[in-house]
Amino acid sequence: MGIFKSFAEKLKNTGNRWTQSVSNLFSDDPVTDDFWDELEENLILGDVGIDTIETLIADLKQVMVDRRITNKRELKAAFAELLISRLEAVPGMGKPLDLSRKPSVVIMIGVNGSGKTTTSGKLASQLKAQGRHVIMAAADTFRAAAIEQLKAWGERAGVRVVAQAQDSDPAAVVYDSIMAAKAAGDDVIIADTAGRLHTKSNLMEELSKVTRVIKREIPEGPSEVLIVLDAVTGQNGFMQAETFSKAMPITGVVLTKFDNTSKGGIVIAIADRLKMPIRYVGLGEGIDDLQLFDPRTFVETLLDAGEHE
Ligand SMILES: Nc1nc2c(ncn2[C@@H]2O[C@H](COP(=O)(O)OP(=O)(O)OP(=O)(O)O)[C@@H](O)[C@H]2O)c(=O)[nH]1
Repeated sequence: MGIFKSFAEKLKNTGNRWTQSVSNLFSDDPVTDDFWDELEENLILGDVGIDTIETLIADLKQVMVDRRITNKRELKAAFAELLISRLEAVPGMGKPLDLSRKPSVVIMIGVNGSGKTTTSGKLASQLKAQGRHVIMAAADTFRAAAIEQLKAWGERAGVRVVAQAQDSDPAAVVYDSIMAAKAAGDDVIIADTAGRLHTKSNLMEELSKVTRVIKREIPEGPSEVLIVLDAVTGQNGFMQAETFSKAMPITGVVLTKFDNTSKGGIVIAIADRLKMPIRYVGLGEGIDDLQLFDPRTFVETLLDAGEHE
C-alpha cells in the first residue's frame, strides 16, 4: 500500500554488517580452500551455529561438485538457493497470521525486554491499518510499567487496551478482553504476557491458566502464540523458546531488534535448530518497523548486501 517500506528496503537500511561480510566473500575469483574457512568463520560470527554450518557447507560443496561450479560468483546463487530451501523447509515460515476466527487471540510470549510490548503495539497498529478491529490485553501484570507502556501503544495505534491493576491475574485480564471483544464485535485480541523465566513453574502455571480461560470461551484456543526473541541475544533465545514451548504450543517467532545486530545468521539457526517459523522481524522502534518475514527476500538481500556500495 506504500505506507510501509518494503522488507528488502528496511533490511538494507539496517546496514547489518554480517550480511555485508558474507556477501563480500563471493567475488569473481575461483573457489579456494581459504574460501571455505572464511565462509565458516563468517557464519560462526553471524550466529548460525556450528552444527548448522557443518551441514550447510557440506551441502554447498556437494552442489559445487554436482554442478561443476568453479568460481565464487556462481557459488553464490547456489548458496542462496540452499539457504532459501532450509528456511522454507519449516512449515509456516513467513506465513501471515491466521486471523480467521472471530475473535482471534494472538498471545505474545517471551522473556522481559525481548520486545513483546513494542511488538504488540506495532502489530495492533498494522492490523488496524488493514481494517481489522483490534483490542489489546495487558496480561503482563507483573510490572506496572508494562501496563502503562501497552496503554501508550494503544493510544498511538488507536486501539483499546483492556487492563487491570498490577499483580492481578493475567488470565482474568485475558478473559475480560475476550468479553470486551465479543461485546464490541472485535476481530483480534493481542495479549501481551509477562516473561519472568526465573520463576519458571509460576510462569508455566500462569500461561496454562491463560490457555484454559481462552478455551472456555473459544474452544479452538488461541489462534497464534508468538514467541518474541531478541536477535541480539541470539542463541540464548533457543533455551527460552524450548522452555516456553512446554507451556504453550508456539506457532511462530517474532525476531526483534534485527536492526541492532550484526548476527543476521540467527534467522537460519532458528529455522534449523528450533524448526519454528519466523513470522515477523522487528527492524526498529517505530510503529511501522515490524515486517512480515519473507525467506526469499531475506536471503537475496543478505547476499546482495555490499554489492551496491
Ligand atoms: N531497535 C529496536 N528496538 C526494539 C525492537 N523491538 C523492541 N525494541 C526495544 O526494546 C526495548 C524492550 O522492548 P519491550 O517491548 O519493552 O519489551 P518487553 O518484552 O515487553 O519487556 P517487558 O515490558 O520488560 O516485559 C524497548 O526499548 C523497545 O523500544 C526492534 O525491532 N528494534
